[in-house]
Amino acid sequence: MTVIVLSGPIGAGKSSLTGILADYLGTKPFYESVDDNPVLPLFYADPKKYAFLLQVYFLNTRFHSIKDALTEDNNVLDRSIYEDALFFQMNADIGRATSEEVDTYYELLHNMMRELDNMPKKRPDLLVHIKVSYNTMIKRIQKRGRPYEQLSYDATLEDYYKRLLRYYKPWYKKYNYSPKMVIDGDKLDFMTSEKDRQIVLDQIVAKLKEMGKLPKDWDKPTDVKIKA
Ligand SMILES: Nc1ncnc2c1ncn2[C@@H]1O[C@H](COP(=O)(O)OP(=O)(O)OP(=O)(O)O)[C@@H](O)[C@H]1O
Ligand SMILES: Nc1nc(=O)c2ncn([C@H]3C[C@H](O)[C@@H](CO)O3)c2[nH]1
Repeated sequence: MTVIVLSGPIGAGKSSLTGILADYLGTKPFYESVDDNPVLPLFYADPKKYAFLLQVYFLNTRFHSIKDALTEDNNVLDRSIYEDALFFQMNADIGRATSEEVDTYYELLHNMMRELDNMPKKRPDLLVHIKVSYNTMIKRIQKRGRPYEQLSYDATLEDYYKRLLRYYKPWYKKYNYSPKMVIDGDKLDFMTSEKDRQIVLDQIVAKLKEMGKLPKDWDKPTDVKIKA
């Protein structure tokens, strides 16, 4: 069983690349709960009130995905559980959680992490991190068009997004649950450029081969059509 997780800030392209990669490798994609998430719009409308609830919601749905993913042979997940604390810590640092909520959240997270340690697959095999600049992130957020994520909805989101990018740097550096690699999301437009998409896929396949997770002579099955 091979488990690949994607990481990266909001709008970096994780869901898009999850679909492309799963298609290419012939595995199953697992997506973060966003459009069916009833707490996300509440959070963006009143972050202080809903930060804790949103975090618990994400932790719960992510835990479900991880358990479902473990029933499949190979799979790709569009965000790692290891990023949850990054979001929560950032929100706590800007005063959106009480000390009781912080304590409860971390206790719950550690409890869940211990559960993961008892599962047949304790860690992902590879983390693929999509790195983007602030400008790219904003362009993608606009392109996708979720109303509550737009700067026109709440001007303070500019600070929130810039802060998020700052938190991601040390997070990626410290991440050591599995081998990891970075995709340059500013340079590689894997949604509209076929050439860029192939470059990204080649980089990931090369890494999987280097790790022994794909045979050295593995080639894309001929009947696979890469969808953007
Ligand atoms: N490399 C890319 N080049 C061009 N457009 C991209 C690229 N990656 C993503 N996009 C576009 O940017 C938008 C956001 O992408 P996507 O939803 O995959 O991001 P995400 O990282 O999953 O975001 P979130 O963290 O909010 O779930 C989409 O409209 C997608 O088509
Ligand atoms: N506060 C908060 N904590 C999380 O753990 C978390 N994970 C994702 N998100 C937000 C970012 C995008 O708007 C949207 C899709 O990724 O959901 C989060 N927000």
